[in-house]
Amino acid sequence: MPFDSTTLERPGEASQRLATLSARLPGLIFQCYRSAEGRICFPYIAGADSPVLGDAHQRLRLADDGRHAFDRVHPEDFPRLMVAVERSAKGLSLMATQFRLSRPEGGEAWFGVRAQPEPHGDGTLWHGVMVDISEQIAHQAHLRELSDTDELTGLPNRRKLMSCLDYQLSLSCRHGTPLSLILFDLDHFKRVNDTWGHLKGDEVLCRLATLCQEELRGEDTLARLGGEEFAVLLPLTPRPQALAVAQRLRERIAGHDFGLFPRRVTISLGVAEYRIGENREALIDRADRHLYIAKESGRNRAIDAPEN
Ligand SMILES: Nc1nc2c(ncn2[C@@H]2O[C@H](COP(=O)(O)OP(=O)(O)OP(=O)(O)O)[C@@H](O)[C@H]2O)c(=O)[nH]1
Repeated sequence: MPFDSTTLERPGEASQRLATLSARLPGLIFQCYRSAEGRICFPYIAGADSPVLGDAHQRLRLADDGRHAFDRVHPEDFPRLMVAVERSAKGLSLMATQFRLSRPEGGEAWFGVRAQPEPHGDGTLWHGVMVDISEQIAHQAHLRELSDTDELTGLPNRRKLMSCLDYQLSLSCRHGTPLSLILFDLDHFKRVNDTWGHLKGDEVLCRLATLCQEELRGEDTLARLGGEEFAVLLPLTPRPQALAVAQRLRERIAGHDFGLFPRRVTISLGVAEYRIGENREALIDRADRHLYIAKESGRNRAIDAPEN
């Protein structure tokens, strides 16, 4: 039967309809008041998300004193929420933010809130909506993970390495702590593909990734830059230690049987330590030059300076 839109206009029904709607809303609608002295209360809250709302008693309490509502906000998100509230009150601009909230029955969920402020008495009154956005947040995290990961090996890709590098460079600059980068490349990998086929080549790349990972610490980042090129970012590691790690990686690969008898798989490595103040490209360029020297001087070696 088609929906009869005239029922929307029947007098007397509007408030009943609104009550039904707000009670079944898959989220919350609310009014939040903050006085000039910072006292917060929720004069009106409605919606179907009862675990977040709490029981009738808790709602009444929020109508009087809204501070309890903030007790369950995740500590990492609390400052961001407070900044959004402050900014919205100051500029009378739409508040739009997201935060995690622990549920009374356990577990936590992400919520998105949008609320329009208006001056009210000596304070601010917001009219807002709040919905559970946990699914969207999980989906976004999954997409981010995909865009940061090399499909073949499952390692972080070039994009991810660059963002780790930027972060570690800023830490190194601020605290004066050492940071090293190793770039490495398989030797004569084209011959592996040409002799055993591309699939076997792929298998070698994956095995190599696992072997290298086993030699590194949890805080090191091993990434595939593309093709047969890899990188390792080593926080808190000066050049001599980074060179020792590079030698260990080299030995591990050269000593492993990849099933390509009589050919052995080897890698050449270039090592560079970050010099405070230089940019990312200068560090990569130095490691790359050392890798080039390692290739030119016979392969299956690690080089950390132009002269050796
Ligand atoms: N199997 C496989 N091969 C790849 C992949 N990416 C790049 N390659 C191959 O890696 C080889 C790289 O060849 P080159 O750049 O000539 O280097 P190389 O043969 O390793 O020689 P050197 O680096 O000079 O020691 C090419 O044959 C590429 O096709 C991949 O994802 N899988």
